Amino acid sequence: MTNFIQSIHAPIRAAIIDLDGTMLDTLPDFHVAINAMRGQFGYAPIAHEQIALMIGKGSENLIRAVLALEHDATGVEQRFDEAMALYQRHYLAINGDHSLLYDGVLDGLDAMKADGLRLACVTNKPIAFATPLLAQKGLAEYFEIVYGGDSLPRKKPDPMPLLQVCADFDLAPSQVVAIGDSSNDAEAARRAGCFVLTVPYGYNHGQAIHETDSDGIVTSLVEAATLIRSHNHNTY
Ligand SMILES: O=C(O)COP(=O)(O)O
Ligand SMILES: [Mg+2]
Repeated sequence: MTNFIQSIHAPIRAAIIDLDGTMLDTLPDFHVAINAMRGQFGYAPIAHEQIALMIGKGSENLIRAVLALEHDATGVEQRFDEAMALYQRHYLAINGDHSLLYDGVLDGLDAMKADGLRLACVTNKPIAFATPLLAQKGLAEYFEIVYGGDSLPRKKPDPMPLLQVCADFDLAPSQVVAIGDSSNDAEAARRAGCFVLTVPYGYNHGQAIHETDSDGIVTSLVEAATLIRSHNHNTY
């Protein structure tokens, strides 16, 4: 964290912010939709804690992980299309109903905006889920760009969506910070050459966030905004 503040790099001009586990606690929505899908297959419901371990690498990965609780690899592939279609229908029917903003999200975004940062949201959530969810939660207006997990050929932890945002904003990756809750976000940022800050309250595949390589752990987006401001005061 000290390095981040004292870095002599160029100022940060933009932040790329993750959605699930960083701005919104969407686990309850995943829980309802996954268990509705499982019910239609005649499988017993699974717990929040189990689903939390499977979130972060997009819907395809989630559905395969859920099916793998009952099936081998061949069985998973046989049921994948039907399970995905059911899951998407159930998720869209309740999208956002059970999800809550984390503390400090709106204040943090306001502070970043006030400091002149350009903002993008990069999520592995399908864009058809992400767009209405951001609107419903009053987040859409903050972001000039939103990329979902299916917006580009590759998703996080591939650096492609982050590099695309840098290109869209005409900024070097070293002028951009990614903020996320998982090793997925950190790896994408590292590979892109962006700074990365992590939050400890989301879903990190069951791993402590301290085990993830980042430029700092922030307890909220307000703290992220403060840290970015400090970094920019120490750069030239
Ligand atoms: O849908 C997911 O798998 C997680 O999405 P995220 O990239 O917003 O954390
Ligand atoms: Mg996330």
